[in-house]
Amino acid sequence: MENRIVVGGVLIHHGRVLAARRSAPAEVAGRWEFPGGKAEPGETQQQALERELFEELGVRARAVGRLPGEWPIRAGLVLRIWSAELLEGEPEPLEDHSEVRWLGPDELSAVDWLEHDREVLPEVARLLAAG
Ligand SMILES: Nc1nc2c([nH]c(=O)n2[C@H]2C[C@H](O)[C@@H](COP(=O)(O)OP(=O)(O)OP(=O)(O)O)O2)c(=O)[nH]1
Repeated sequence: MENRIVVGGVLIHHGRVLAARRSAPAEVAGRWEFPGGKAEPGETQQQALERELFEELGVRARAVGRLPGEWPIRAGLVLRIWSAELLEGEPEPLEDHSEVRWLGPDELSAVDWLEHDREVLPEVARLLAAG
């Protein structure tokens, strides 16, 4: 069976990146991630990310480009990370998260990231530095 893809979004706005604190399931609750979710059959990764960011945070965003890397989450599920830009709205933890925070370049290590997400931080720092 083909792997199902989870798309996480490095949402950047005014030089900061959005971190979201998961509220469920129990094994990851309280940890911070790049918000996103599973791509539905027939959906591109960009469409999946834009849909998930609207459902979970209430914002309109545009997926910009995929970051290098791919991380197995569990059998049949792999995580890919995309950068995204905020088009409209202020992110709120509507679904799946208990809190959201904008982090500047000096704050990237200030939250307890999920392991895979932590590996992406050097690339996120480069994106923030590049403006
Ligand atoms: N969204 C997201 N999930 C991540 C990240 N890093 C990471 O290990 N995960 C894991 C946590 C979850 O087990 C899984 C993603 O599931 P999800 O709950 O976000 O997906 P979803 O919104 O489509 O969920 P559902 O509709 O199936 O309930 O991937 C990340 O940066 N973003």
